[in-house]
Amino acid sequence: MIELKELVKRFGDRTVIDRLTVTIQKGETFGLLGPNGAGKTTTIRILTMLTRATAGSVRIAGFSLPEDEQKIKSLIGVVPQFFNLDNELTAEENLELHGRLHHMDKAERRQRITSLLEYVELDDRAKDPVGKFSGGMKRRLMIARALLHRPQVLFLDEPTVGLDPQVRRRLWDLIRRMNEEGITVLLTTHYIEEAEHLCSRVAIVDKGRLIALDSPKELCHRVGQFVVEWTEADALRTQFFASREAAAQFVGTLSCAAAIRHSNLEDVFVELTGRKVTG
Ligand SMILES: Nc1ncnc2c1ncn2[C@@H]1O[C@H](COP(=O)(O)OP(=O)(O)OP(=O)(O)O)[C@@H](O)[C@H]1O
Repeated sequence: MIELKELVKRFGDRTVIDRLTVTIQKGETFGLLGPNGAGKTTTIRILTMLTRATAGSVRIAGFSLPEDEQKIKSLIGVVPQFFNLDNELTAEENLELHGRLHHMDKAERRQRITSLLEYVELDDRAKDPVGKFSGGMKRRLMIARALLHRPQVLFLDEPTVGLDPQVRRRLWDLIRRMNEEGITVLLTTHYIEEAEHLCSRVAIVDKGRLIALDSPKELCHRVGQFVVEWTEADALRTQFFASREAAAQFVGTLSCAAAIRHSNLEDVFVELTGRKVTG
C-alpha cells in the first residue's frame, strides 16, 4: 500500500532521512518509532506532500509521487502533530470546511459529518466552538476530519502526544477500530507503549536511518525476551535472556538483588543505538 524506496531528505548539507526503504501492507497499523529528531515527521510530510524528497521514490496505493499528487491526495487522510483546527468555528463547521475543500457534495458532506461526529463520540458537541475543547477532543475531531473523504490510508503524526494516559487509551481504541474497518494506518510515535499496543509492525528509526523493522514481539525476541536488571556501583545494569529460566539462573549468580521483567521496544532501541527513545 505504501512503498518508500531509498528515500533521502536533506536540508542544506544535513541529511535527515538517509536511504529509508519500507513497504507497508494494506490493512496494517504500521509505526515509525524513534526519538525526537529521528526524521519521523519529515517522512510523514513527504508522504503527505508537504515537502519533497531529495531522492528516492514513494508509491501509495500504486500511485507515485510527485506525478500522481492529486490522486494520492484523495486517497489519504492526515492528522498532524499540532492542532490546526479553527478554534472560532464549531466542530461541525470545521468538518464542513474540510468537506468543501475536498469537493464533497452537500448531501454526502452532511451524512459523513453526522456519522463521523458520532464515530468519535463528539455528536453532542457538534455546535460548540472548538476553542472550548480539551486536547483529547480536538485530536478526535482531527481524526474525524481526516476520515471525512473516506481515505484508504491514514497518517497520524504523534497522535497522543501531550494527552493523559486515559485519553491516550481511548484514542488507541479509536485507531484500532478504524484499522479493523480496513484503513491502513501509518503512525509516528516516541511512546514505546503506543507502538507495542497498536502496531502490527514497527520501523525503528534513528538519525534518519532504519535500524530495525519487524513486529514488536519479534523485535523483543531478537534482543531476548527477558531482562535482568540490577544495580552495580550505583549504575543500573541489564542483561537479556531468551527464557525466564536462563534469566533466573543468572540472577542466582549475582550477589545483589535483581529484577526479572519482559523486554520491550525501549530495550531494543537501547541495544541497537546505546541511547533511549524517550531520553
Ligand atoms: N525545514 C527544516 N529545515 C531544516 N531542518 C529541518 C527542517 N525540518 C526538520 N528539520 C530537521 O530534521 C530532523 C528531523 O526532524 P523531524 O521533525 O522529522 O523529526 P521527528 O523524528 O519527527 O522528531 P519530532 O518527534 O521531534 O518531530 C531534525 O533534526 C530537524 O531539526
